[in-house]
Parts: sequence; C-alpha cells; structure tokens
Amino acid sequence: MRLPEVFSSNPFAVSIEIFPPKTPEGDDALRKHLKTLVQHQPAFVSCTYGAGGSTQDRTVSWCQEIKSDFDRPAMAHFTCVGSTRDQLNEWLDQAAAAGIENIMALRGDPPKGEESFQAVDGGLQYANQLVQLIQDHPKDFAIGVAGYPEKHLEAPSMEVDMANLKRKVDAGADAVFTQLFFDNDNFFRFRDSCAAAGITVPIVPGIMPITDFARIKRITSMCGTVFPEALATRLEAVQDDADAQFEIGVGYAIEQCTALRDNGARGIHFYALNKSQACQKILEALAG
Ligand SMILES: NC(=O)C1=CN([C@@H]2O[C@H](COP(=O)(O)OP(=O)(O)OC[C@H]3O[C@@H](n4cnc5c(N)ncnc54)[C@H](O)[C@@H]3O)[C@@H](O)[C@H]2O)C=CC1
Ligand SMILES: Nc1nc(=O)c2c([nH]1)NC[C@@H]1CN(c3ccc(C(=O)N[C@@H](CCC(=O)O)C(=O)O)cc3)CN21
Repeated sequence: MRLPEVFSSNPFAVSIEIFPPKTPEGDDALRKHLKTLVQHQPAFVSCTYGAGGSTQDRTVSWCQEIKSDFDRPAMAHFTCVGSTRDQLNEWLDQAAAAGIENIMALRGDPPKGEESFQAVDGGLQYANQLVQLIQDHPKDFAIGVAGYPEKHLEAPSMEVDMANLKRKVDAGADAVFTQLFFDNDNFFRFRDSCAAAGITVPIVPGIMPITDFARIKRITSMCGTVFPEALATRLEAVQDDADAQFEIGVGYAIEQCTALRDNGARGIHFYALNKSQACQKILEALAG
C-alpha cells in the first residue's frame, strides 16, 4: 500500500521504524520483536538505510520480508550518501523490481568520522534532489521526507529549514515524518508553520521511546533534539536502574503520544530501535 492510501484509509496511522541488524543473531532477535509489533497492526514498517552512517545493504530485503512474512506494507529508507546519480538509479531499479512502493528520501548523515556531508562526484547534495530523482524514475514510488520541529542542526534558521522542507514537498513528497522530539509544543508550532508555508501532506510526529538514558543522550546530540530538563533529572536519579528508566521513559511516551493523538496528529512514527517492549506498552495504552 502506498503512503497516500495509508493516510487516506487511516485517520491515525502508526508506523514502526527498524534498522538492519549487523549480525544473524540480531536478525533473529528483530524477527521476534517484529512478530510482537505487527500484532498491533501498524499501518506500515520502515527500514533504514545506513542510519547514523552505517551500512546500506539489506534495506530492500528487510522490506520484502516485512511484506511477505509479516504482512505489513513497507517503506525503504534511501539516502544520497556515497552514491552517484547512476548508482541511485540502479538502486531504484532494484527496489522497483523487489516490489517496494514507498521510499523515505533522505540526504543522509555524514559517514562515521566525517564532520560534514560531502556529495560524491556525480552525486546529490540535498534531499529535494533525491525526491526529484525518485519522481523521475518510471515506477510511481510514494515518497516520505524528514521534517525538523527543532530545526535541522545545519540549518541557519527555522525559516530557511522550512523553505527547504517546502522544496522537498513541492518536488513530490507524500508525507513528512519528523525528527524525534520530546516537547509536543515544538511539534504543534512546526505543524502550524508547515500549514502557513502551504504544506498540505500529512505531518507525522516521530517518537523515540526512552528505554536507556545514556543511549538516548547520544542519539539526541546527533539529532539536535532538546531533552527536557525535568525529564533528564528524573532519569538521572535512576541512572543505575534499567527497569526504572524504562518505566519513566514509557510513561512519558504514553503521555506524549496520547496528547499528540488527541490534538489531531495524523499518526505516530516510532523509532523503535529494533525492540518491541516499549512500543508494545505505548500501543496498548493508545488502544485504551
Ligand atoms: N528516519 C531517519 O532515518 C531520519 C534520518 N535523518 C537524517 O537527517 C539528516 C538530514 O537529512 P534530510 O533531512 O533528508 O536532508 P535535507 O537535504 O532535507 O536537509 C539537510 C540540510 O540542508 C538544508 N537544505 C536542504 N535542501 C537544501 C537546498 N536545496 N539548498 C540549501 N540547503 C538545503 C536543510 O535546511 C538542512 O539543514 C540526514 O542525516 C538524515 O539521514 C533525519 C530524520 C530521520
Ligand atoms: N540524523 C539522524 N540520522 C538518523 O539516522 C536518524 C535520525 N537522525 N533520526 C531518527 C532516526 C533515529 N535513527 C537511529 C538512531 C540511532 C541508531 C543506533 O542504533 N545507534 C547506535 C549507534 C550507531 C552505531 O554505532 O552503529 C547506538 O548505540 O545508539 C539507529 C537509528 C535513525 N534516524
């Protein structure tokens, strides 16, 4: 199912994001977690492509498995990192042949050890160019793009960042999935700015449940997401207690997601980090 139909047929479309594990043991563990997660009938499952600058293989095969073995629509992430236009087009040919219908089009993170993003010779510099390249492919892929409620780290201002988001949507994106955030006010402001900029496609909040404070701190610093002081204080108080961190993190996410839904969010995109426990609790709470 393509993204436009996902959102037209579902007033609140929950999606789950996974990343390809690095080992066969990781693959098996992910299959167990996916089995649990799909019981909640997520609208689709997405799989990253070199998240945080790691490997790009196996995104397509995981998407095929999501469709065939887990019976859910899939979205394959795709980035400009390290590829020429020709190589990007070859990947699109493979994705089309594999039955991929939805693509999350991203510029991508700089590879590990590199400070800033560098396009390769004959490659692309910005995600709007990737959206255009996908649109120019003969297969009619549906396209997701990233949006930044707290501004992308490299953008000089919210206004410039919004103009860049508009470029991606005008190039043909069907939905915007946001960077993770912990303060809903930032999301609601961002949604209003999108509307003011004439962006009419669904704006879906991206939520990462906190289960391990140290890891989340690493990730938020990479994303430019502000961590609420009061929440940090509560988590610091239980630094050595994994269960207590989980309880606090999941409780916070339940409140955050409930408020998003009650205030008209079109869905929630969960950065599940290949685990099911937190999302399961949140989805149970949302189902009431
Ligand atoms: N789920 C995921 O896998 C997610 C990944 N990311 C990562 O975030 C990073 C950025 O990716 P995108 O948002 O796709 O990149 P992007 O190309 O849309 O934006 C990157 C930066 O360039 C600026 N920019 C964009 N288009 C421009 C243009 N035409 N001219 C001048 N400046 C322009 C933006 O304001 C931003 O600061 C990547 O590292 C991506 O992998 C972000 C969110 C979610
Ligand atoms: N800038 C950016 N890049 C991304 O890839 C990305 C975002 N933002 N925002 C939303 C999600 C979050 N993503 C993530 C974030 C962390 C890991 C992760 O597993 N991190 C490891 C370290 C990575 C490694 O060394 O391989 C960790 O231990 O936290 C995976 C996906 C993918 N997405």
